[in-house]
Amino acid sequence: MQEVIKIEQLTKSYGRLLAVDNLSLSVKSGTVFGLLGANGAGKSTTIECILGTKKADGGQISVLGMNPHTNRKSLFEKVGVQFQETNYQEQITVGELCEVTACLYRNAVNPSDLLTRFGIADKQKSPVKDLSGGQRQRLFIVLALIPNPEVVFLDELTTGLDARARREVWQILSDLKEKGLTIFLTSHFMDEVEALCDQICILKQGKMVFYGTVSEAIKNSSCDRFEDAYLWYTDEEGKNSENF
Ligand SMILES: Nc1ncnc2c1ncn2[C@@H]1O[C@H](COP(=O)(O)OP(=O)(O)OP(=O)(O)O)[C@@H](O)[C@H]1O
Repeated sequence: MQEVIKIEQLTKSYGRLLAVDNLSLSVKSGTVFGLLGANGAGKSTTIECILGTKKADGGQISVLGMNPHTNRKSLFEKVGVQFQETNYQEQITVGELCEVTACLYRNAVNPSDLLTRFGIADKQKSPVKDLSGGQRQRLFIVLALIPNPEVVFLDELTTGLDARARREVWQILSDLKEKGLTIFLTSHFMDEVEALCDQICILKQGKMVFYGTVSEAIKNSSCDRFEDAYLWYTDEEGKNSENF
């Protein structure tokens, strides 16, 4: 299976704060990879370094065989990104924002189909600012998928979505994975991670404390449930991370 993302010894500091510490991981084509960790663990910083929007202090990053800094234009066409907040004109509607986004890409898919799949087709004429939190979150996933990307980055995937919408998003992503999409996500919901992720990496203060599958995470901990195992790996005393 082809390697879509490869990170070797990534390091990034902000002043004296080491936000990502010597992180290495790889993501295979057509799989879902979950980057987990408490608030401030270094997930967004890692994603921004992978995307080339932040410059790493050290290490190697390759996405679809390309360097995110030097091949930015080629990667732009093949990578989708879900933003938590986007700058857009005050009065822009959902339909207009989707159209503007689609214009940026050569292989863009029809936004109407995506809006229908994500249950917000009836909002096409609504200003984006009038959407509810969950509707906005779904719109941002739609925007990430408009380029028809080979790999998509979804940061805090379903934060703000109701229970049914979460299940629907999981199903859509599973279908897209079956069609070959590679998905790199962050999430604070362990049921979501269990439902979607083939491989996970747990970060604690910028350092990897677990890398493998969900079942391996449970097996290598002293817990029976994944959420308990996750908390065990990320505990504050540091007593469980000595093996990594
Ligand atoms: N631009 C910045 N300048 C200084 N410190 C920063 C900056 N961006 C992030 N940090 C710090 O780096 C650390 C990692 O932050 P990061 O946003 O990567 O964490 P995260 O795992 O994505 O957190 P969350 O789950 O809250 O989104 C945190 O301690 C944060 O305060």
